[in-house]
This record gives sequence, structure tokens and C-alpha cells, in this order.
Amino acid sequence: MRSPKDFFRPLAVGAPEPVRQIPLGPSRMIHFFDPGNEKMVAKLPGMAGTDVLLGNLEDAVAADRKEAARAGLVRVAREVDLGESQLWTRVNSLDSPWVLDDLVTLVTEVGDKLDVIMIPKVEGPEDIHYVDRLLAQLEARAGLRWPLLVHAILETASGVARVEEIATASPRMQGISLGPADLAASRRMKTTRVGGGHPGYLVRTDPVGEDLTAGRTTYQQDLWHYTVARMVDACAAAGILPYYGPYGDIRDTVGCEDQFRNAYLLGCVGAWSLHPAQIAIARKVFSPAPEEVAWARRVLAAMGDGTGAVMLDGKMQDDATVKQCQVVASLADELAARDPELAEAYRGAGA
Ligand SMILES: CC(=O)SCCNC(=O)CCNC(=O)[C@H](O)C(C)(C)COP(=O)(O)OP(=O)(O)OC[C@H]1O[C@@H](n2cnc3c(N)ncnc32)[C@H](O)[C@@H]1OP(=O)(O)O
Ligand SMILES: O=CC(=O)O
Ligand SMILES: [Mg+2]
Repeated sequence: MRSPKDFFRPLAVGAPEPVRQIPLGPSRMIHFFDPGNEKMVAKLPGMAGTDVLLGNLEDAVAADRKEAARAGLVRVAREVDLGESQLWTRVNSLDSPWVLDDLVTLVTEVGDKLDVIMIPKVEGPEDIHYVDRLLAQLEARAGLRWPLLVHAILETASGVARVEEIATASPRMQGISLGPADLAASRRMKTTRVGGGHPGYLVRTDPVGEDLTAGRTTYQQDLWHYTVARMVDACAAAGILPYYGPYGDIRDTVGCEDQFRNAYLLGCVGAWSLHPAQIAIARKVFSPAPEEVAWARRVLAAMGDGTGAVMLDGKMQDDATVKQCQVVASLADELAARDPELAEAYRGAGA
């Protein structure tokens, strides 16, 4: 562990100064595409308004397509107009034969076009330290003026056990995403899906009389509640951003929206979209609803300097509800400043 005094010193001579604040552009959806898939790449210029486009090099890219995906991402970064969207990548895992070439090629050739590098299967802070030093060396060699940020996927049991250390491992840490598919395997959960709930994970009301089966309602529980909540706390404490990851049942847009909303309400700022159909779901869920924004502004107006207590529609408001309402109202302001449609919806709701 570096001493606090050295935490913000560059890790290589000539590397850019580490950032002290995470840049807060919207990242409601991190949209995955395979840069080696020409059909997907052809769709990118039409995806204006997608907060983050992520060129994926890891899982879902076949072993014999790894080089093509890497070369495709270099081409996308150089040649495709992505408008306001941020460009991120997910490199291969640190124990793979591809990751070194991923990092060397991307930082050297298009390091100035990339915002964030997602690192999969992070086991602990030592993985972030390795990437941190290597990026500093590569940035120095490439003459980059702005440091690349790092995003960890929380998808190993060891990573969850050490999520707080991962979150604070480097000033490059931008955020953490839940990776429910690999995490399920790592924990030996008995699921066979990518994120979402499971009908077998439930609680049941008590038996009524002798019959153990009749009249007992069951309620499905959220498999990911503990991990998301722990990740959100680790990120908030470290000043970085938490995200829900993938929802693999592309057809089930309703279940996807529910899973994303649970994450939003618990504090996540975005989720992954794997298919164009999931982009609009993330945009809707991770933008505060107009009526919530209108309510938040009413509370803020009623509370004046933010201290004391008042009643509004029968509900007590005090300093703590003011702070919650500030979270909602300031998120709405940031998003509306870049999204005229959303700005109009907030105006329409009197927000
Ligand atoms: C556990 C994890 O690690 S999750 C992260 C890794 N997984 C991924 O990145 C998966 C990314 N997504 C995909 O590979 C695809 O969306 C799939 C395989 C899920 C479905 O693909 P398809 O069967 O082609 O879907 P579908 O037929 O509905 O696609 C419609 C069109 O959208 C395109 N499309 C599909 N997904 C994407 C995408 N993520 N980005 C851009 N375009 C896409 C298709 O190429 C197709 O184009 P076309 O109309 O020109 O033929
Ligand atoms: O990479 C994501 C996951 O769920 O695994
Ligand atoms: Mg994974």
C-alpha cells in the first residue's frame, strides 16, 4: 500500500498527474459491442445519445477473434464519429494470454481516445496496482496528457471479500460493476443465467393449519441485493461510481427494467446494455423520473436553508430529506444539461 503522501504521484516518470475527482459525465448505460463484428460497428454512428460505448475484448469474443476485436477497436477509436459518447474498453482478464497486448496496443495507439479501461475478474487490490503501474509506463511512453481511468468488475468471491480495498487501490479507479455471471460461478451458486433473479430463491409465508402446501404465498428474493449494496457502500466511501452489470435475458425487457431499477434505487448510476433494446431501458431507469424531480424541488423550496422540519403532503421533511432531494435534483440538472428531451420532460412536470 502506497503512503497517503504518494497516492497522487504518477507511477512512472513522464506519466500524467492522477485525477483527484472522477469526471462525472453521464454513464447510465455502458453499451457493449464487439469491435470485430462489422455489423455491430456499423450501428455505432447511429447510437448518438448512448452515454458509454464499450468495445469488449473479453468474454463473448471467441478466442480466435481476439486479435480481430482488438484491431477493430483501434479502427473504431480512430475512424468512427461517436459524437458525445464516451469510449471505454473491457480488456481480457489479467491471467489471459491476450491482456498484455490489449493494454500495450490500446494505450500506445489510441490511448488519447479512450476514457476508461474495464478490468475483469479482479481478485484484489494487487490486480489494480499491476494495471496502475503498467498504464503509467505506457502513458509516459505514448506521451499521453490525461490518465486513463480504471473500472473493476466485481465478479469473483475474493473480489467481493475485498471490494473496499479494490475501490481505493488507485486514484485511477472510476467505478465498479457487478458481474453476476462470473460471480455466480466463482461462488458456486447453482444458477445458469446472466444476472436477474431466480424463481427458486424465495421466502414463503407460514403454514396455515396442518396442510403445508395450501394458502402459502411465496415471494421471490433478489439474489444480488447483498453484493450490490456492499459495492455501493464501497464505491460511495471511495468517491467512485457503482454500476449494475449485464442482464442476459434480452427478450425480458420488463425483468431487465426491474433489475436496473433496484440497482438505481440502491445507489448505482448505470448498468450494462448488451443489446440495442436495453439502451432505452437504462436511459429511462437511471434518469430520475420527472415527478420525483418535481417533488425533490418542492421539498428543497419548502425547506429554505435546509435545516429544521416541515410537513409536506403529510410527510415530515428535515435536513436528511433535503440531502436526498439534493441528490435527485442535482442528478436531474446534470442530465438535463446534456439531454434536451429530458430537460423538456422535467419542465413539463413542473420540475
Ligand atoms: C457476462 C458478460 O460478460 S456480459 C458482456 C459480454 N457480452 C456481450 O458483450 C454481448 C453483446 N451482445 C451481443 O453479442 C448480441 O447482442 C447478442 C449475441 C446477445 C444478440 O445478437 P443478435 O442475435 O444478432 O441480436 P439481434 O438479431 O436482435 O440483433 C439485431 C441487430 O442489432 C445488432 N446488434 C446486436 N447486439 C448489438 C450490440 N451490442 N451493439 C450493436 N449492435 C448490436 C445486430 O448485429 C443486428 O444487426 P443487423 O440488423 O444489421 O443484422
Ligand atoms: O462480466 C460480467 C459477468 O456477469 O460475468
Ligand atoms: Mg464476467
